Amino acid sequence: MAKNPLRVLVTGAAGQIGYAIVPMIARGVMLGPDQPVILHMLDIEPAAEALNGVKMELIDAAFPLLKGVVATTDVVEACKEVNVAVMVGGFPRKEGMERKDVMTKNVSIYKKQASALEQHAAPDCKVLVVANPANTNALILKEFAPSIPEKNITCLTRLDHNRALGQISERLNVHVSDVKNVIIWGNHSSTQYPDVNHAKVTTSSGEKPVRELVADDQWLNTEFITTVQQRGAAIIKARKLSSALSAASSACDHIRNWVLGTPKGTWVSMGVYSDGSYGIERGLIYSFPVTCEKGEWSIVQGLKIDEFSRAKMDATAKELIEEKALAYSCLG
Ligand SMILES: NC(=O)C1=CN([C@@H]2O[C@H](COP(=O)(O)OP(=O)(O)OC[C@H]3O[C@@H](n4cnc5c(N)ncnc54)[C@H](O)[C@@H]3O)[C@@H](O)[C@H]2O)C=CC1
Ligand SMILES: O=C([O-])CC(=O)C(=O)O
Repeated sequence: MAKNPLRVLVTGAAGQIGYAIVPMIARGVMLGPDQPVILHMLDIEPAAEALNGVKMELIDAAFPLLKGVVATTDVVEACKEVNVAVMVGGFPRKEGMERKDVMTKNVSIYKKQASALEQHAAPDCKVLVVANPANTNALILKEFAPSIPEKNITCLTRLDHNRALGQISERLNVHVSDVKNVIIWGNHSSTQYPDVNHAKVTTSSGEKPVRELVADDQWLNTEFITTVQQRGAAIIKARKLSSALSAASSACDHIRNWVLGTPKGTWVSMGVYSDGSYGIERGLIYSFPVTCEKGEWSIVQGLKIDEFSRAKMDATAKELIEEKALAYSCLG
């Protein structure tokens, strides 16, 4: 029997990531090839005409799974009964800026949109915050939408996770789908810690640790980490615009794994509400390794953390604590 359509909200839908992600959602990349969708697209008044242009293109593309399109500048109409909310709306950073430099503009958006989601979205709506500073925007959204379960509010660090897989695959000259279980700890910022200590590569003679195959701890502990941490900035420098194709694709990966599950033996990185696991202060939105089953994520427990990792995990937690204070000072 055909499934009922799910309503997917994309805020900032007239922007770059919006333009890349809506066709992916309409093609089933986010929720599966048998899941019909109704797209809700929100943007602000100055972008209303462009948003309508995106709606026209969605109609013209005649996607079989797309059962309806709502294109609006009204946040209440946009949030109505949505099952999934991908929060992209906001301002991207430019060359030379850190992601927290867009804090003032963006956190106030997330405070406002929190109540619209709380009041109008489906009760079990899954929320993914993409706009920067992603962890702190998600935290503000969570704190100003207290009735949305904390398990339902996440932020995107899957792009960093995928970047780390990509770097290992390039280095070892293996296919990216044969690399798994890297971890992004912490903030989606230049303090994030991409950790390969538990990562594996599938080879013709079984799974092998990434550290053993790379056999260059110096590279793994320095250049690999900074390349992943700085990849967003490198894309901005090259494109003069921030990552959009890869951000859209990773956002689809995040929601697909959350809703449909992670493959057995594989984890992914998600920015989630910390329950104190690995000694990370409760109540931060922090990126952890997670597995997903039946629409719920769980933090992977029991991984051995060495001194090098501990220091890096704590440094990125410290930045999140500072960002939280800064966000509240911006909100006044
Ligand atoms: N977490 C991650 O991995 C990544 C996050 N980002 C972030 O995603 C965000 C969007 O990036 P782009 O699409 O490149 O930017 P963009 O500027 O092309 O699009 C953003 C859209 O948001 C709209 N917008 C602004 N205020 C809004 C509001 N109150 N409600 C609804 N829409 C609103 C703008 O009109 C614009 O159309 C930025 O904050 C960027 O830094 C970008 C790449 C990766
Ligand atoms: O770097 C930026 O500002 C955009 C972003 O978050 C990323 O590409 O990771």
